[in-house]
Amino acid sequence: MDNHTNHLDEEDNGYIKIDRYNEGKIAAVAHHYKDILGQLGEDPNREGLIKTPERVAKALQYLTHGYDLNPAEILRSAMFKEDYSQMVVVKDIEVFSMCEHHMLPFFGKAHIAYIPNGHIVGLSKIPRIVDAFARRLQVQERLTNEIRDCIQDTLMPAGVAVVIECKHLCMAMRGIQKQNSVTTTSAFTGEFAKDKTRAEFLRLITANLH
Ligand SMILES: Nc1nc2c(ncn2[C@@H]2O[C@H](COP(=O)(O)OP(=O)(O)OP(=O)(O)O)[C@@H](O)[C@H]2O)c(=O)[nH]1
Ligand SMILES: [Zn+2]
Repeated sequence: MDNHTNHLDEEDNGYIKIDRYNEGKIAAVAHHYKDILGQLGEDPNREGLIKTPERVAKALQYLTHGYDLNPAEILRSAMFKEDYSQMVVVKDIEVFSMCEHHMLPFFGKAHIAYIPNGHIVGLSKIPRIVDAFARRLQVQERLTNEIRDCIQDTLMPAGVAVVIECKHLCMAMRGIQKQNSVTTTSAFTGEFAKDKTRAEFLRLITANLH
């Protein structure tokens, strides 16, 4: 966090106000993008492109704003002592991230479960930490492990399960150009090492209960 403290205003509970842009950084990134437009054979001064470098800079800052979030702090801000020890599953959480190799989007869904061990967490905090890790330059495997580790190390539940399924635009609109391939990654701790517990989680995320 230290090298980002000037980036955006931080609040006490790990959140930042993402509507406030760091003007110095936006100007610097925009300057490079004006150059890039020229390198791509465009006229950066034509009407439609005048504001494009600044728009791209703001978009990129938004798409990577996870660097300015503290996911563990987000979880800690809503942990409650509770005597509930059944699996809690939050499924179909939208994921939007950017692959670190091509800086192209990958997107899909995350399904997350934990088994409480004295504490539960505010439900909205699970998708919040997904965003905090996804809104960075990522690979899907690391994203999966970071979410698992954050929940395990902060909430210290009896087990955590994370399954993420995503389409990668770097595989769809360029390169191998496969439009329909979906990549699934998973990470488990504790109780989810047991076949029976893991099977229940997989059944719950594939069941059509609603
Ligand atoms: N494991 C993993 N690989 C990813 C992810 N996102 C993109 N990639 C891959 O990163 C790899 C980078 O490989 P390189 O050979 O260096 O890059 P490239 O020449 O652009 O490769 P192609 O995409 O095959 O054209 C590619 O195989 C991508 O499909 C991810 O989240 N996880
Ligand atoms: Zn890629």
